[in-house]
Order: sequence, then C-alpha cells, then structure tokens
Amino acid sequence: MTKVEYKHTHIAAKKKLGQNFLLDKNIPKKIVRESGIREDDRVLEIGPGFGALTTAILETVPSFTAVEKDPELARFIREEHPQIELIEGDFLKVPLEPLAGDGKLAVLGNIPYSITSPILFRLLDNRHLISSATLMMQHEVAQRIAAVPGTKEYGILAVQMQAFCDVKYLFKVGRAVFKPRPEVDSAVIRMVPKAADPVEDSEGFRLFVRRAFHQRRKTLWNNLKEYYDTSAVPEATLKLRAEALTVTELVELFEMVRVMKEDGE
Ligand SMILES: C[S@@+](CC[C@H](N)C(=O)[O-])C[C@H]1O[C@@H](n2cnc3c(N)ncnc32)[C@H](O)[C@@H]1O
Repeated sequence: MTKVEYKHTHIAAKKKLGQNFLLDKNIPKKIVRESGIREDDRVLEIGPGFGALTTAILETVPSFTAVEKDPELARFIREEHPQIELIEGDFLKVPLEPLAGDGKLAVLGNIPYSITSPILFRLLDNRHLISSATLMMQHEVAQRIAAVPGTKEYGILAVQMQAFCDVKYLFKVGRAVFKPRPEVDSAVIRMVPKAADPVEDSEGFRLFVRRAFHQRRKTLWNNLKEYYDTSAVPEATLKLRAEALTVTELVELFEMVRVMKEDGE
C-alpha cells in the first residue's frame, strides 16, 4: 500500500476508493479553465482527496460543495478549506436535487476508476440537474465516450452519452503525475446535457442501443429482429452493423422500429 503524505495528513492510499492523487498543479488549473465554470456557478466536486482540483476550483468559485467518501480526507478538506461544504459520503448515494436547488450543477472531478460507469450513468440519469460535467477518468473510457462510428471504441457508451450530451474530449494526462502511479493513463472530457432529449422514451432507447450492439459482428437485423418489428426500416440499413451508424442515425432507427417484446434480453 502506498503511503501518501500531504501537509498534516498521511494516509495509506486505498485502491478500492480509486485513490490516485494528482501531484501536478497546472493540470487542475487547465481542467477548471476547460470546464468553463464561472464565479456564480453551483459547483459540485466528486472526490476532492487532498484537494488538488479543489484548490484550482476555489480560484474561480469562492464556495462550493464536494463529496468525499474517505473520512480522513473529508476531515482534511474540512480543515484545509472551511469555505467548502464538504459532504462525507458516497457520490452515488448523495441526493442531487437539494444540491442543485433551483439551478443546475457544474460537476467536476478526478473520479475513481472503479466507479466510473456508475458515476457517468448517475450523471446521465440526472442530466436535468446538470449544466456540465468535466471529469478526469481512465483514458480508455474517455476514448469510448467520445468515439466516432466505425472505430473499435464506438459502442454503447458513446451512443448513450452522445445522444443526450454534447461530449468533448479535452486532453490526455499521463500516469506519471499521480501518486500512487496508476497502471493506465487518464484523460479529461466535458459533457454538456442537450437542451432537449432526442427521444421521448429514453429508457426504451437505452435498451435499444444495448440490443443493437449486443453482438457487434452481427447485423442490426440479427440483433434486433427478436425484439422489434423492423418492417418500416430500409433493408439496406438492417444489413449494417450498429457500429456503422451515427448517433443521429441510431436515434432515427429507434423511432422507426416498434417494440414486439418488452422484457428479456
Ligand atoms: C482519483 S482520486 C482524486 C483525488 C483528487 N481529486 C485529486 O485529483 O488528486 C478519487 C477520490 O475520490 C474519492 N472517492 C472514491 N469513491 C468515492 C465515492 N463513491 N464518493 C465520493 N468520493 C469517492 C477517493 O477517496 C479519492 O479522494
């Protein structure tokens, strides 16, 4: 276990909490700049740790909320940055509505690898409460979120996120700037929920996308025929694989099919 010491606190970094602390001072500044946050934004930071990003956010926003699961680090942040509302708890469980109030949250974080997907889907599910999310995560996941059709990275994650948010891959961060040093590189992306959802039935669309990509090598016809009446879809489209269609084309396809079977995948 790697011991990490900072100011008056030293902890043994916990792998299961994804504790890889940022050592560099310029990267947090760059993240804040790229996030586009302004002084009066309602900011929520996920996992402040020893406050690398927190300190940079404070240069723009005088006070904000942060959620930290590790009690030792929560205490550290409370002592170090008393102007912050520190919630000691699990981001996946903290109610977001009271934090957003009558506004929206600008979310920032260098998020733990182990719960990247649950965090992303929680943000997606609460997109009506979010103005933007600027997150550092495993490079490979960032690539999958921002992927374009026809690449091996393009799949369920890209379509789900890009259908509901404008996604921008910002920059890569090498593993050497963290302690303990992770086994993978990181990257920062920014997501801004679209003003309106492209589909009315977002749950139905989510299921449709999972089914369309279920077996990547198979055609749309083969992946979808069991669940949907596709008689309104041009035959040439059904012969393609899901990975060949843009997000907009997948939305259009979803609007064309009719559900035959609700349950069971
Ligand atoms: C990758 S570290 C980043 C720490 C710091 N922001 C930095 O950039 O150096 C992730 C942080 O998230 C915290 N964390 C892990 N799981 C969490 C959860 N479910 N809710 C809130 N914080 C969590 C960890 O304790 C750790 O401080």
